[in-house]
Amino acid sequence: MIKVGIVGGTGYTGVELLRLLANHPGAEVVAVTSRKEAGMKVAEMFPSLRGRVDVAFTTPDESDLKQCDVVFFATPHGVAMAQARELLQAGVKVIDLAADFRLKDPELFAQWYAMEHSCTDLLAEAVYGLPEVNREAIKAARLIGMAGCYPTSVQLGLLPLLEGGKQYIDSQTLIADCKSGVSGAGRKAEVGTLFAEAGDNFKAYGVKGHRHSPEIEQGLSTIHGAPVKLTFVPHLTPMIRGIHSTIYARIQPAGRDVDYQQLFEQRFAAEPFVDVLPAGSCPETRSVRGSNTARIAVHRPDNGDLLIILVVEDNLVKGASGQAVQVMNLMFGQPENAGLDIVPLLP
Ligand SMILES: NC(=O)C1=CN([C@@H]2O[C@H](COP(=O)(O)OP(=O)(O)OC[C@H]3O[C@@H](n4cnc5c(N)ncnc54)[C@H](OP(=O)(O)O)[C@@H]3O)[C@@H](O)[C@H]2O)C=CC1
Ligand SMILES: CC(=O)N[C@@H](CCC(=O)OP(=O)(O)O)C(=O)O
Repeated sequence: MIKVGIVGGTGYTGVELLRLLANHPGAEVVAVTSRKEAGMKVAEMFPSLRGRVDVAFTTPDESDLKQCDVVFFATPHGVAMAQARELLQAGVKVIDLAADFRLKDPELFAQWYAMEHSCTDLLAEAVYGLPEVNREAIKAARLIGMAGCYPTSVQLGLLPLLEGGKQYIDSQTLIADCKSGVSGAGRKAEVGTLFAEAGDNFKAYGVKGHRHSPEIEQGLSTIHGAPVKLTFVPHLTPMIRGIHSTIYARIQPAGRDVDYQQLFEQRFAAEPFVDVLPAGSCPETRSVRGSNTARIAVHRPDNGDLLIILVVEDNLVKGASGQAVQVMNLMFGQPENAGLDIVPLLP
């Protein structure tokens, strides 16, 4: 059994890890932390876990965490980088759901996250947690910076078009128009995610710049092997879970004769958590609710020069905790879908 610790067990991604791991045949949660709720039984706070999770929240004390084989940080940015080194030295693998180990350039991190990076020597070692891109490196890693929620959807949508230096599309004029449910903002109280503010409403945010832009560009540039430029505009929608990304790409001369439906189907045929829909489809966020699957459709209106890629995922599952469990499975030689064989919830 893999002994698991979760720092930040009262947040949305933390409780989603608890839900998924409760069904995992090869992992057992032995430590869950919360500074505010230390001492309270997990199932008292989350009755959906009664009979499934029998531990209490503890303070984020390293002595408990050092007993684990792996520790997930489901915490705000900046927490994991303060504790990662000690845990790694104790032989514990670390999976950070925040952004501490995503950006390779510490100056870029300081610019977008308004804090200095306190653990720059570990940045080179950290592996980016996106299995469809980095599966082999993840298997060998001891420190993972999980891909962000929007970045997962955008990188999956563009992967078949850019990887290996393909010149099918213009890599300098990409546009990702993305929408997220309010759970993407976390469980803490904020006016913008109050029911009366976010319900029956729809708005863009971060148009001047969002911290996911440098992450997506870094990821896509690595995939492509050359710098990629992308305009990213996130929106808040009155849903609880779900991300819908609409991605626009201009076809280049080298891409005029490509069968894009076939390209996407072939690229993802062996991927357990990416489903390419039949030609002409429009994926719905509710078709992935609660599951680790991303569904993708690729459109080329009037056989013209514009490609439109639609990607849906559950931000808390493929966009966060489910993908983190997928990564843990790879790191510990478990079946990749262990604990993740979930039929999405309808309605
Ligand atoms: N929500 C989403 O869709 C996604 C979130 N993420 C990332 O995952 C991380 C967690 O997000 P989310 O679950 O939404 O956040 P929440 O705000 O819902 O939860 C944060 C958790 O962290 C704990 N915490 C806060 N500060 C500290 C600290 N200094 N030290 C230790 N624990 C702390 C909180 O508990 P307590 O204060 O009691 O200790 C709480 O359990 C974030 O970095 C986020 O960017 C990534 C992908 C998607
Ligand atoms: C709706 C909403 O507010 N979404 C968050 C992104 C979700 C998140 O927590 O970001 P990471 O994936 O980088 O961890 C935001 O835009 O800041």
